[in-house]
Amino acid sequence: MAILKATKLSKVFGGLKAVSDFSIELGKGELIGLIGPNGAGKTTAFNLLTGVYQPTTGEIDFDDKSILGLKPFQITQKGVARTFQNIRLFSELSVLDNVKIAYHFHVKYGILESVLRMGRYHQEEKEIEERAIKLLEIFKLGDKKDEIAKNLPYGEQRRLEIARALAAQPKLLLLDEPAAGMNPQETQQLMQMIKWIKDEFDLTILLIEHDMQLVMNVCERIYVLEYGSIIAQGTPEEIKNNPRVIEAYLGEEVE
Ligand SMILES: Nc1ncnc2c1ncn2[C@@H]1O[C@H](COP(=O)(O)OP(=O)(O)OP(=O)(O)O)[C@@H](O)[C@H]1O
Repeated sequence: MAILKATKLSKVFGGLKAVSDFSIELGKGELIGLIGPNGAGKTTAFNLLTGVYQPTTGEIDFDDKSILGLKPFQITQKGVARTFQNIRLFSELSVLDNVKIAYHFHVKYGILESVLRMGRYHQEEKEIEERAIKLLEIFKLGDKKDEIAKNLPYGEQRRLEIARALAAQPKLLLLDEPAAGMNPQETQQLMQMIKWIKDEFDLTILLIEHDMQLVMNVCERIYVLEYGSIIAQGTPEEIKNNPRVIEAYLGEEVE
């Protein structure tokens, strides 16, 4: 059963069609890759699915209900969380507070309140802190909880961004180049974590990634974008052997 279904989405910026005729269907529990050359429209597609941009045309259903026209925070509340290509943490706050804020957002009391701890929700506060620490431990950031987010090495900031996205308790997680800037060992660890959290938290995951080896190893299905349109979809094996994909994008990278 599909958790997310986007049908014939397009997005025009001025005269440029960044995304056109973009249709995608994500089954519950799938781990799916979205690949394509630079400028193919991958991030724009994420921005459409998460309400950052409104599509020029098309439909988006999440859990069988239209989410068209909803604001990003409303889509997050419905169960779609994401990370960004350029990391967007609360850079001056501690690692722990970055995750706690996302929990507070989910349980709908104010960000300011959560940061300043003025709330009357002491019990919830304690529970949220425990849950946030557990999440940080999963992402091997438990011993960094009191550090200021901006002082973490790049790879750890990326992991923190995923931990924060998970704190919103999503059903669908969209990851925009989660391994960008990581070394091969960090990337390998991250991919194991992504697989693990998918099962542990009962998630569906769609990820944009340039590292082809990684996409092929980790994803069950792959969509390929070129010039804003899906030119192929299938299993890693099918994508590897798809002549149109090889011509458009992959060349010898998948050999
Ligand atoms: N806000 C915007 N205004 C105008 N043009 C935009 C905007 N956002 C994206 N574009 C254009 O839309 C096209 C698709 O961009 P997008 O960032 O979605 O590609 P991408 O596949 O994510 O690329 P990359 O792999 O380099 O991140 C590009 O030509 C880009 O310049």
